[in-house]
Amino acid sequence: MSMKFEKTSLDEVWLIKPKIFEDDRGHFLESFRKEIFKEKGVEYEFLQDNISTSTRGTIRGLHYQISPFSQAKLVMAVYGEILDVAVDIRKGSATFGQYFSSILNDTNRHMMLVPSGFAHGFSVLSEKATVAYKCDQYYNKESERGVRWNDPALGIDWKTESAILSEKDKNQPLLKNIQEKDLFKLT
Ligand SMILES: Cc1cn([C@H]2C[C@H](O)[C@@H](COP(=O)(O)OP(=O)(O)O[C@H]3O[C@@H](C)C(=O)[C@@H](O)[C@H]3O)O2)c(=O)[nH]c1=O
Repeated sequence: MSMKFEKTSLDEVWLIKPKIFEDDRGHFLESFRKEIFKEKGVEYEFLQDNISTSTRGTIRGLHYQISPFSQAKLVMAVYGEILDVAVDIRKGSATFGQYFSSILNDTNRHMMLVPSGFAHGFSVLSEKATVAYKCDQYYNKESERGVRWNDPALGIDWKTESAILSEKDKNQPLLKNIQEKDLFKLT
């Protein structure tokens, strides 16, 4: 098995730990293998790959797209270190409003699978970090939504002293002010 799938405190959010092969040159790993994800019942057809680079103290998020452009994301830090965060925003879920966070870096090579129904964000803990993620739906500007990174109802510990944010992210709504039509429903 070239990667280990670990359940998290949030149903459907997975922490994936690839097998790392080290030698004198450095290391090698398989970062995605469709058949292994399928064995775990995690079947996505990824349509878009994204890369962003950010400086220490940057927080990107919390972001999601609403239906029919909702996205599952497979996230990894190809360079540097981030705290990756997923928040359950599925109305009717036992863990609605709860978050799971984990450190992803270029040494542990851990990945987070953030399914549709969750808002996603990360903070940058190293001088610079390059994050790459696969998405199973295309970017659609009109479907973009967000939740405020420092919403007290979420109480996320971003493990950073500063918060470098986009203008958009400074003004995201609190979870309690988001209309039901702009969230997900657990059926
Ligand atoms: C996300 C995205 C942005 N863009 C453009 C829009 C904008 O001009 C520029 C920067 O976009 P943003 O400020 O939204 O980038 P960013 O804040 O990095 O947004 C990303 O944050 C992380 C946490 C996620 O989970 C992603 O899904 C995505 O929302 O790139 C695309 O063309 N395609 C895309 O898929």
